[in-house]
Amino acid sequence: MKSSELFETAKTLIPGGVSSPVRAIKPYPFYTKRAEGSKIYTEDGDSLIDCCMGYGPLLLGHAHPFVKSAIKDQLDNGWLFGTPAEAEIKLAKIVTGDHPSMDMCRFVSSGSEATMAAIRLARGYSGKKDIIKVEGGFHGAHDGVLIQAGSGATTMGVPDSAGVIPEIVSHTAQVPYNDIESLENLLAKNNNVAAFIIEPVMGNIGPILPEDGYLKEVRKITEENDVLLICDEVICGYRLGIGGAQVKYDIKPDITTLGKIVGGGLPIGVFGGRREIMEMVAPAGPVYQAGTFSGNPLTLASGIAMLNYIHDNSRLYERLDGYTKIIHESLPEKYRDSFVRLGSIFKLFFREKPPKNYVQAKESNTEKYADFWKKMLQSGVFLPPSQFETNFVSAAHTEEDIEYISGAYNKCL
Ligand SMILES: Cc1ncc(COP(=O)(O)O)c(C=O)c1O
Ligand SMILES: NCC(=O)CCC(=O)O
Repeated sequence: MKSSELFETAKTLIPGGVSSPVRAIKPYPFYTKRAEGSKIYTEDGDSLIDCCMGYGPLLLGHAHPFVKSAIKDQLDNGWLFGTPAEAEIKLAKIVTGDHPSMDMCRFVSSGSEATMAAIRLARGYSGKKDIIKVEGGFHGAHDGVLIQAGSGATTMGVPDSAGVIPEIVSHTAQVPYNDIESLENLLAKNNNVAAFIIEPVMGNIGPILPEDGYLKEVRKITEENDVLLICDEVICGYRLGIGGAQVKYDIKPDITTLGKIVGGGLPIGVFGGRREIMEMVAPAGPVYQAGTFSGNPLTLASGIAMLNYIHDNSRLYERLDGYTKIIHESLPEKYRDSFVRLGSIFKLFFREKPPKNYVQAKESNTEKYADFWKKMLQSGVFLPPSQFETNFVSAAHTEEDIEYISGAYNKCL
């Protein structure tokens, strides 16, 4: 069946016809039949070079043979035990080994679950009630962080969701990204702050990079004010390199959240940190956290394969950085200044300069982006449909793909 027909039926069964709002492309989304390497093959018979990559997890591309083989091997041994399995120790060893700030970690099934648990843990550990987040930061779709939230919430115009009780978000304060003074001022007025949660490199209002020294200042100020620092590295983790943003920018958060790449493409979330904090988590301590599918064997197998592959082929990060450099340098000159890239992440903003924060990101011309996005799709390149989502390249992209993507940017701009 064609995508348009599938969507007509989907709308009668699933709200908005989609399982996540970011997929709601107008007039209808294309339906994917199969995906392999850098390509998506649609129900309409099209083949597309994918720069969305499952919104980030697919660092090695779709259906990577090494990860696939690990998943297949696990399938033969069962895919849900409801008991501990050795694989979770193996994955925990890799993840904690790669992040000097993490002595221990716990596996959950999504990034949302990870940040929800991390915030509860920060409150349980500190005995304080409030949290601070960054305007436009997206930490998943749970109540305490759905305030000026990025990603689909901003794209759809619902950054403050209906159904979230005001009393809950009254405990969530906000500061602009790249603005130390606002953070200092807020902390000077409030000594009931349990944690500051931040995407070290903003990824859900398009990529926005930290200004020089910003993250180190954030670490210093939070420490001085006895506020836990939660680095939400759901996108950055293993995307910016092994150890994510915290290793790249040399900061040591108290708690880290991970997801996406760590599961090799299967559902995962991770939260971890210093031993004394993590030992507050049930059953070791009084902060309750649980999940039927947490640490499920299929995800563990896929995650271990993914991370082992990355360790054995860590030069892939240089190759991917080279890819986004090629795309950047091949742009028509007038667009080069508003193109942001860091390693394998990139985005062209439809404004004069790269934004520094949420207010500036929202000044981008989203109508122009939508028009450009459509032309790119017609040219055979699938970018995330929103100005406010990050584009990704993967290790499965070939030099020919990158040449093609660069050509398409030039043609469509
Ligand atoms: C920084 C960040 N945190 C948390 C999440 C939530 O992760 P998930 O979609 O796996 O629940 C996302 C992405 O969706 C994210 O980008
Ligand atoms: N950057 C936002 C996401 O990755 C979330 C995807 C989704 O909500 O489907």
